[in-house]
Amino acid sequence: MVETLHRTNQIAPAIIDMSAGKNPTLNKGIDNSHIIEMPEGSRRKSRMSVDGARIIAALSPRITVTFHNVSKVINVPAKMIDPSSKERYIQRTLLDKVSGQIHPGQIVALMGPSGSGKTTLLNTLAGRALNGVTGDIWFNKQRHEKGMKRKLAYVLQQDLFFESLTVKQQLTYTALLRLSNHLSKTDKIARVEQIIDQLRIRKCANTPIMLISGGEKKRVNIGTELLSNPSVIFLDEPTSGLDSTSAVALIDVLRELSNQGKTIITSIHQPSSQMFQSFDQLILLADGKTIFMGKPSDALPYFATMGYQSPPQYNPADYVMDLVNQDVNVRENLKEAYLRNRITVNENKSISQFKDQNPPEGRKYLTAEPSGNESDLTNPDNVNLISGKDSNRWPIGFFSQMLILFSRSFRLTGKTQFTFLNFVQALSLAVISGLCWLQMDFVESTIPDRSSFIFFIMTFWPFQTLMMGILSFPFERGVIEKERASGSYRLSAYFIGKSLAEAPLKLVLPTLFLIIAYWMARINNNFAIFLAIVVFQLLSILVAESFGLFLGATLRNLHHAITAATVSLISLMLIGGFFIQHLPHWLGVWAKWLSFFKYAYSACLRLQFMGPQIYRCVDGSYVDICKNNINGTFTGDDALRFFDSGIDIQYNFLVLFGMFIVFRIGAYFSLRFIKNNTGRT
Ligand SMILES: Nc1ncnc2c1ncn2[C@@H]1O[C@H](COP(=O)(O)OP(=O)(O)OP(=O)(O)O)[C@@H](O)[C@H]1O
Repeated sequence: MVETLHRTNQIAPAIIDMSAGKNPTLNKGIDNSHIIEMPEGSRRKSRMSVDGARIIAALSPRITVTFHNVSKVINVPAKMIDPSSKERYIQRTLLDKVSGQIHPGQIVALMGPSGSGKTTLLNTLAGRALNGVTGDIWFNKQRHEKGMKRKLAYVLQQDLFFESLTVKQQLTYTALLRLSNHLSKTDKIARVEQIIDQLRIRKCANTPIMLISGGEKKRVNIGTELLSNPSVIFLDEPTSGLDSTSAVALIDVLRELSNQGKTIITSIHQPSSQMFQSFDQLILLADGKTIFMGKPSDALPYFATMGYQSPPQYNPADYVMDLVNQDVNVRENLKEAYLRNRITVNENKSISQFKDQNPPEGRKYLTAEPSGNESDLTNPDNVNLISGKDSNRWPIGFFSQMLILFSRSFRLTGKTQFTFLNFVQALSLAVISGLCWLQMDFVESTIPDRSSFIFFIMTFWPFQTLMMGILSFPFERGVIEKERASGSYRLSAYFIGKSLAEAPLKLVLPTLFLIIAYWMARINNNFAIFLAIVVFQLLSILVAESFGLFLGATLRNLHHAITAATVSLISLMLIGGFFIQHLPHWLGVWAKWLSFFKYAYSACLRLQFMGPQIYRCVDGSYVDICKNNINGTFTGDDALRFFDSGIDIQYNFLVLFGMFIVFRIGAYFSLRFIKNNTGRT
């Protein structure tokens, strides 16, 4: 087994690498599957089949990242920079001809003042936000392609998760989604166990993420990205917000990973002296330009050649940051000095041959930049990075994605829907409503009250669900975008899975409410009519939710979405004719038919007066037939004439159903095509 792994020349998965020096024990497990046992030292035995271990290992060839003259220029709306500007756009250079080479086994630190371009460089190297980017980036000898996504992990600065999931649930869902179906489910779970051990998060494995510490959260964030055993790991300020002990522990984890042959590049703020020295290479940026690239221990001697001497006993990282944070002139000096001093790989070879020819003094402290020639590119593992199985854009098929995302949404929605407070709210409102309309007699005077009961139930729950629908995507978007950026699943699989999982759960409380309130109020004794009213109530809730999802997905600013919802809800109620019987003709002709409240309300009004129920006349105020016959009776049809509504129940159902579909599809397309308008790189 060990031989096989060596022959494939891939980085072994954590379980095997962790055993470096101690041979992993090969076991024949239950069910005839070959199992590797974790070596001593891990708190729990993780078991993965030999085939599984081989597949995981093959996911991670050693990769050298080479970038040459990478620049990024964007057009910023001129008014954002200068409100009095007459121009439409101003060009802004975020990266200016940055070059470098990072080898497997190295941890490279990216430092620089805030706004110097660290995140932009990380994004660019990781193949994200490539608009306005020029220059060359190679992974071994290949350029970035979509199929390469899973070889590159990106640990974002924010730890974005569904925080009500436990650590293990988070990792398991990710493993099921991101690991290909060539691995069995058992192996995927075994991989989760490995990562839990490797990142030392066993103690919080069953704790909801919202309750774990910042350092643990960061490790879960890294663990999530490590599940697919990537070759290159980009990290954006992984230590920010951590205390020094957690930060050191995190860097130790990164060192373990680099020892496994992974290529690591991380931006970092204010590392301790010890941490600073532990990096293999330092790239220092200022205003999008390189001002130093070399060993961290060479940074101070390099700046000293220009007369910038660090005081003794000073943390070199702090000194370097103080230097680049000084006034513009110092930064300009440093930028020019780097241009004078920098060398390419080729020049470096000739310099070493002619050491005496007096090159600029700082040169010897710098790491050579690649020149952009083919000869600069190294390919330690001569494998095609997007060949064979990996060339599939998605790790698992559409239906598997949908089922997993369905299960996750079901779990998450269940947790938010079925809270004690939500039950208290639904039940108490049901009882209060029931008491208000308690046991109405079937008499003429209750006709307005019966209609207002229908109005109440057809507005209260749709209002509430619409507002929840608006919040749905804004809260999930960050996590979804992160997961999609690493090529985990199709948006359509997420959308369908979420819709199928959430809809039934969101209907439970309204149904409970209606069962109580309806029978307390005694709307119509016919059970079939009750069921039909329930169907319309639930359909109107689904339409409202779809409308909310549509607004939330289209207007990416939450305040805008809530304002739009309030305006449209009130308008739809006004033009639905609930408050005004006689709308101006030009408005009434078409506008009232836009109101989805109108369809559900009209249909339920019709339903409630259907059936053989006989009503008693009182004073003839509402029903014509009672005008001169106060002791007589009338039917539901006579009552309906009071509302002047020519209603076709099936038609109303179809229109509502159509609205449900149209708003859902609209929400999907908005989610798919409306990009983040913050324009962040
Ligand atoms: N879409 C954009 N429009 C305008 N400016 C942008 C855009 N994206 C990035 N920038 C600017 O580019 C510069 C580099 O940003 P970047 O986030 O890469 O810096 P950074 O070094 O990572 O900063 P920090 O350490 O604060 O995270 C900043 O000045 C930022 O304001």
